[in-house]
Amino acid sequence: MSLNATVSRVTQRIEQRSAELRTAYMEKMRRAAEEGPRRAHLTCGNQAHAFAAALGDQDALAAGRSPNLGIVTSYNDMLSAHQPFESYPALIKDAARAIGGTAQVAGGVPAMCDGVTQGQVGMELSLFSRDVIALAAGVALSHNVFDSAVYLGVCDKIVPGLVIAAATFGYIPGIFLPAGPMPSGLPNDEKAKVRQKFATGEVGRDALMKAEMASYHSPGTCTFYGTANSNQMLMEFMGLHLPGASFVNPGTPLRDALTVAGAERALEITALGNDYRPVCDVLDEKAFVNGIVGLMATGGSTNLVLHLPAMARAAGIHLALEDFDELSSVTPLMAKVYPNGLADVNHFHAAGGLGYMIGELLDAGLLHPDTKTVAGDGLALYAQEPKLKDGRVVWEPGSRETQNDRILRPVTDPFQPSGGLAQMYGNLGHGMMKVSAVAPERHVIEAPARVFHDQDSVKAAFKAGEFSSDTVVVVRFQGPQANGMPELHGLTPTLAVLQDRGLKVALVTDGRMSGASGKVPSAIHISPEAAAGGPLAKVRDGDLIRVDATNGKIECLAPDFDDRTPVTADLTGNGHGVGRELFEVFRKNAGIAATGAGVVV
Ligand SMILES: O=C(O)C(=O)C[C@H](O)[C@H](O)COP(=O)(O)O
Ligand code: SF4
Repeated sequence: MSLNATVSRVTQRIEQRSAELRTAYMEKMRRAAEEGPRRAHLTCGNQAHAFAAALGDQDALAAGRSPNLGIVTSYNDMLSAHQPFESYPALIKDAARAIGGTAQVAGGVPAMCDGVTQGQVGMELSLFSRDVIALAAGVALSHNVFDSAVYLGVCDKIVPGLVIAAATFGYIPGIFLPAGPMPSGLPNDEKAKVRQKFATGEVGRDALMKAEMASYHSPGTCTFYGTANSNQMLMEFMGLHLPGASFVNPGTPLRDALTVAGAERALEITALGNDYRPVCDVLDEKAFVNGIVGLMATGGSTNLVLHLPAMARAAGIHLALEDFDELSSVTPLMAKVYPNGLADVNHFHAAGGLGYMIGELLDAGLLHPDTKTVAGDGLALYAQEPKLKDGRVVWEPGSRETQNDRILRPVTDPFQPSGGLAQMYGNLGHGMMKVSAVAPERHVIEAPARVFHDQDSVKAAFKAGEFSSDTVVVVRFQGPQANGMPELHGLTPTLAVLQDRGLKVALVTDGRMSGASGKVPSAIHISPEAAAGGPLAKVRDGDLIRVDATNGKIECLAPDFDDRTPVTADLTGNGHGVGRELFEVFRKNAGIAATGAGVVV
């Protein structure tokens, strides 16, 4: 099937829009690559410092003839998804030595667990942590002794931050190594029901704690299709993982074999070999378009609409929201994974997973087939799946039939004809909604506004029984400049209870939601934000608000709305506590949500 006309047109528009930035970026990468192997430019003293602790590898490193692999790791015990990385460096070093190379941990990057900080003050550092991760990875790679790198990261801001760094150091090859999802526990929808019962007082904290720990119960990525697992999808559609690496559970022989294979492949594709694959060649316009198609086809996280523009700019590419809109309009929703459905990513993987989807979308002409990936040339490689043979990974053709059509469907018979994310525009600015997780009859909500300046006030109003009729809950001053644009996912149980009571409810905010948020229609990322004088700051209690994801509109219907003066809020309280003091420079310099709310890119 020839390439879809819209996919082709959007790609050409991105290439034209990015021509100047991309040309300058690629020239920088070419010059850096021309300088040759990194270590050759360091003094003996520099090198001796770099190799001093590398007992057993010092001679090989000093000889400079074999490739040296930099490991950038986001290991910590806070994220269940990153805890498995504790054992990776030793595995990678042994794999490197076994093929005549070397590997060193270049440095670590911070990783915030949005589940630990959800609803807490710490969440106000979350989005900015993406850029901190890019900076920290830059510090690691600036030692300049590496011929390629492996990036150990999975979760929400970590993969985007690492991709920003990998693109900045795009003259060296890079492979992303995942940890894989934890085995399935208490189903996500059952956990959500217990939360709603806790919100109404039907169950106590002990029952809630039991449900939460039955859902999040061991090392590995949480099993809902949120931002972390959307990142994994992205790494396959964009060719930065090995094929089928995303959803193999941690602590299994295949998982370890994939880590070894990733290290070996990273050492094969350096400039010292004959298959040089620098990140700058992998992360081109076609790769980003393929990533956006994957986001829409899987009903992925709204957070990637923030992260992808920032990641792309680091690679010299300008993405615009219209690109997301138009690719969504031609991309069928093929997967139903929580919060879009009842299945989790383990079930999705068993039903055929990403390999099945990539094969289907390639055959339908909805993906660029001719991309350069870390595994080789052509995205068709990612329609394969990894198998374990004699302790090594071999790739075999993936399933070309869905194994469960309640989870995964063919392009010809999708769950929805278009993608999972809808953009909205109007006198309230620009926003978006994850329509794949919201019942179609709730894609258009018109109701009077109740205006709040923080999520706890919404919960207090709920507890006081103040919500007794259809309501659009406006939570403003939650944008990047106000308080770092936290996720307001903690409101989901409260608003879901109101919805289940039969009320028409919607959330409108300049903040974010989690990729795990669903069910309640939420118009998020409203830009420009209230703290920058954006139109949300003009909304008053009682104003009629229309949220229309079907026609892409977000409006306040108050007749005098345009003539109003935006209100301001005292945001000084956001400047201290739980490290917020350190992030004033981020709040002052953050870009707008529509371009990724970046600080470093
Ligand atoms: O996918 C994302 O964007 C997320 O941020 C997921 C968060 O980690 C949630 O907070 C975890 O889900 P809950 O246990 O419902 O809080
Ligand atoms: S998926 Fe979210 S909650 Fe789970 S480990 Fe990652 S950041 Fe934490």
